Amino acid sequence: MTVPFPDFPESVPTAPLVVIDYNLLVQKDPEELNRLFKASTDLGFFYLKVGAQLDPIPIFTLAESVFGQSLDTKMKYAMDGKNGVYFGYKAVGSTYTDKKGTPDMIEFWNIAKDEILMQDATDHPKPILDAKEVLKQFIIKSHDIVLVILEILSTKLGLDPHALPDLHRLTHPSGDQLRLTKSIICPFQQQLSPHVALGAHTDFGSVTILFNRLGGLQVLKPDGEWTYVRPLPDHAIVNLGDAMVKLSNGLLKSNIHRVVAPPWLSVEDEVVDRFSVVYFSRPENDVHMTSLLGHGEQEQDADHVLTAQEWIARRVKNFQTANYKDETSYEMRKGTEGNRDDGVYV
Ligand SMILES: O=C(O)CCC(=O)C(=O)O
Ligand SMILES: [Fe+2]
Repeated sequence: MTVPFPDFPESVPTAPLVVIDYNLLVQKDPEELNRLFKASTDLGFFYLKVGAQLDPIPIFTLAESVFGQSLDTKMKYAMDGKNGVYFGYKAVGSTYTDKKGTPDMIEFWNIAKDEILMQDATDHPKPILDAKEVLKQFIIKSHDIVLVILEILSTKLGLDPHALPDLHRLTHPSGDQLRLTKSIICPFQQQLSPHVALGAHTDFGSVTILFNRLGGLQVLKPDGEWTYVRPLPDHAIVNLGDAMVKLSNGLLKSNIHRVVAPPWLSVEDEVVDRFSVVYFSRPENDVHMTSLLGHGEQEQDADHVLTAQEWIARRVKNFQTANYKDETSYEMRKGTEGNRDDGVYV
């Protein structure tokens, strides 16, 4: 697929994310390691220059055929989000984007790392089964990158270098998933205020590696302003999730973000299909979501510390349109961003 990277209008401010070079991280370049730690404790979002080492193009191509199946076929694989299950197909509108319970405008397909790597992955539609080897290679490489980042973060936090990697072993059961997303962006929707495809959220897990081509991802700056993240060729957009906040007792940051219409879209444009390819790493299922640095919740109330698996299920349930009751539902779906002022939420 040859989707170009569109030009963003000069007038649109974009997030000044730090660019980290993956090769320099592998070489343990001291300056690059410092820059990674600063980005992780600052906004929790950065670009990672990966070049051909992690090529999302075959996965974008797969996403087209996966979402091109009939809705009936896709619904055969519908995830049971109401009960906290987060693998399989998520139809448009099944989660909500704001306090009022407005439905999302995005489809997902969450593919479990464990199924692709460790078992005969039979419970998938043909396009996914046919691409199993490509998926496997992409997942393994993404996970490698995550482990490199986690080792650096462990060291910088003053922990054993293996402390975080040991909670994210490739072959141990976890909620890790490769997510394909598709949203249909219509020009007129841009004029709504604003068209929100995926509502404001923090990621649940550890390190997220994201590729999108068209833009539309926004991060919430500390001053409460939303700012677009411009996709760059050869670069992934990487962000940290709530598990990193919990495990580091708040030193590492998991920022609020959302997906809206890309800023370059004008009313004359045709409707566009927006795809993204996202690898979510999460702590192994039985890891407790509490600080490795001491002074965490565990010391205060060990019985109430959730495992990573419980944390994901709780958050997934609270995001479902089917579980939405009123504004208090929106409060309950929050992750570690709860310490922010209420005013900044959409
Ligand atoms: O599609 C994107 O650009 C971001 C998707 C995202 O934030 C998510 O799936 O958690
Ligand atoms: Fe996200």
